[in-house]
Amino acid sequence: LPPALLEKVFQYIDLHQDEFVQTLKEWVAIESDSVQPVPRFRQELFRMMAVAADTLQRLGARVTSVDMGSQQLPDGQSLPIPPVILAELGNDPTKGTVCFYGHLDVQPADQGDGWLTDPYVLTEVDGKLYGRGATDNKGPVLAWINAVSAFRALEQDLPVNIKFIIEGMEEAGSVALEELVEKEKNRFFSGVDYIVISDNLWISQRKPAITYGTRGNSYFTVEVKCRDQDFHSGTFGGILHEPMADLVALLGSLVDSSGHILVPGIYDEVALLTEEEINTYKAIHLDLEEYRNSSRVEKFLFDTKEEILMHLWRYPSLSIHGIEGAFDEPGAKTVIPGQVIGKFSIRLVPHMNVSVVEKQVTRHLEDVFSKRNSSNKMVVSMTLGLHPWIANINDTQYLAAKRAIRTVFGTEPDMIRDGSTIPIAKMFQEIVHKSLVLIPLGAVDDGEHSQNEKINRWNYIEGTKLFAAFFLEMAQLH
Ligand SMILES: NCCCC(=O)N[C@@H](Cc1c[nH]cn1)C(=O)O
Ligand SMILES: [Zn+2]
Ligand SMILES: [Zn+2]
Repeated sequence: LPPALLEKVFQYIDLHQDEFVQTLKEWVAIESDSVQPVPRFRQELFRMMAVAADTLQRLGARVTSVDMGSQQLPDGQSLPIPPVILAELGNDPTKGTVCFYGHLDVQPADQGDGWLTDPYVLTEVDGKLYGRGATDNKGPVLAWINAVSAFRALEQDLPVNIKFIIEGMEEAGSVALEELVEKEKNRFFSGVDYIVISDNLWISQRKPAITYGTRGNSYFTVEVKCRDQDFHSGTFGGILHEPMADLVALLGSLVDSSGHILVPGIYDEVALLTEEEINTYKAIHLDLEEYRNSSRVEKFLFDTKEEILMHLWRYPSLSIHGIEGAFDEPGAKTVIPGQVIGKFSIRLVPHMNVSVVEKQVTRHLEDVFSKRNSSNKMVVSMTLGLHPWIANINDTQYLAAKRAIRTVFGTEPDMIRDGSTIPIAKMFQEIVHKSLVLIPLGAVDDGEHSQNEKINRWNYIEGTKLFAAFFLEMAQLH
């Protein structure tokens, strides 16, 4: 490494940190909510993408804003999809090319829901920068841009060619992104050597991490219908096969009280556990008591760190999310819902297969339902099938990320997986066939999707340095 150059870059980042925070403040102020399908937020999303495109252009990047067409909503309306930004900085054939994926849309946020500050006004309290999107994902996207801008401002050649793919619909399921990745496979992505995503968190407040796997997700609805109108339970209670009773039995048949999934065959393809793998969980520092207390949970299903990590990362889990059509208001309404839809999902792990899981779940629910001799109609649908992703941690960029973390934080990273799903990870692996690494910047308590989301100033600024050091390491190792 050229330590003198890195030293200069780090100094630049320290000196300009207030400007970096100010830009984050300007980006957080844009209410780029992709989840609520209303014209006002769509306009904000378009504004967000235009601001980002302009920032990248001013850095000297060649920027294309790809028109993504429109989104059909269930009520028949349609809304425009914000453009995806494809940007390129440098195309020196002697250098490696690293592509960064990020998103600039955010989850909904309303101050009335328990935010202590206005979610769209980045507010610093004790080194914590509170605001919607601060950690998910505007802060990390800006950290990458800040790192590039430091090299630019110091008139230093970028150590690697850089590409960006930045979208505005991630929180709504990355609408139409897969088609774009497929279309650009032999164009934009053809010169890419490595892909980096920074859209998850460490499992600690202070210790950095590298993520090498995520779970997938199969999302199901199970509809039970008697008729398309509710009943009075005094007039019909006692003579009906009640849809809600059927549905509760169906949902109750899915998982036992120890978290074991009861769908026959579901564990058949789960990767076998080796001693070597157990050791990777042992190496991770996780204070279970602190984790439990900060989660405000009385007791988890498992008592050891290793079991907890394995059940979050390398075993499937089944969660029941809700029931459409159920009476869920305060008060004592004496209703029998005529039609209900249960929603649940299974987090998938290597080597489970989405279509096999779909068949197993459907067969199981049909079995349970037929034993009830109900006259109602049941329809099972898998509405989302997202594959799990796992990487080879011996790839060059894992080594580069580890070395960069040592330089900036003076420690070894936790090598972690993520229990949630980053759909684009598997898409990149399957479609683009390039090595992908997840380098999270945010701390475990950042509260993505939650009230009072934040990124620590320290994580944001040291994260910017981490990306700068990563560019140099990649240049050396490529
Ligand atoms: N830490 C990154 C989390 C990203 C995230 O929340 N992803 C969603 C994606 C998804 C899965 N099923 C439906 N959407 C998640 O719930 O894992
Ligand atoms: Zn995100
Ligand atoms: Zn998110």
